[in-house]
Amino acid sequence: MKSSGGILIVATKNQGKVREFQHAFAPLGLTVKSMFDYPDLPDVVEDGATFAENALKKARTVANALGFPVLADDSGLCVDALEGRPGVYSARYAGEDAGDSDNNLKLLSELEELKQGEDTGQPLLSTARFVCALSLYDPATDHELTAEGTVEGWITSEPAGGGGFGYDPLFYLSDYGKTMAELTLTEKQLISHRGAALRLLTEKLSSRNGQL
Ligand SMILES: O=c1nc[nH]c2c1ncn2[C@H]1C[C@H](O)[C@@H](COP(=O)(O)OP(=O)(O)OP(=O)(O)O)O1
Ligand SMILES: [Mg+2]
Repeated sequence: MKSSGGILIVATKNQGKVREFQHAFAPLGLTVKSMFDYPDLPDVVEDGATFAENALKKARTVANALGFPVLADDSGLCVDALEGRPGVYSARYAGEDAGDSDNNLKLLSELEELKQGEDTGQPLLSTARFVCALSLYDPATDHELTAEGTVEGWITSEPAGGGGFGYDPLFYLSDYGKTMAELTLTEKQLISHRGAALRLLTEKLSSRNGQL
């Protein structure tokens, strides 16, 4: 595989993801670059039906534009009481230009509405899972490798924690008695959907002797 020389390009415009990938790859001596470092890249329309389709589309579009292998992440939150929504629409749940806090507010209001005013005094509103699909694509060979990871938890009506990004303050991990936003980067990597997907991708790559 043509190497970009100690640099790993991740096709993302999400600073929270960039931080997590930097933390994961720094011990391997890799510097992570993102779409913020390449301002002229084309926008990727995330219109796939699955996380894996979207991850591959992001990796392929950016890799073809740059001429280097690229990693991409498509991820989201699937809430059982909402029959799996917002799913692949997680980033634009509250609208095209929605930010994390808009999306979190919309999630809480939709779940509170489902309870139809009944107050159970119970902060845990629904079971849920985070899903992450990672795709690595090499434009020189047209080869790709995709891996998916998940983590199970609960949506809490009591947001907590200042770490992480996205829905992390609302994602309660009952085994830890904390939300995802209360974990350090190292702890999050150990249990998160992204950490699980990264470990699987690394295993797949090493079983192919590093050959994509
Ligand atoms: O670990 C996570 N902790 C909390 N929330 C998370 C996580 N992982 C994904 N999420 C949420 C954020 C966003 O609402 C959506 C991802 O959408 P997704 O399109 O993959 O990412 P994005 O648009 O923010 O950046 P980009 O597409 O440039 O990589 O799921
Ligand atoms: Mg996106």
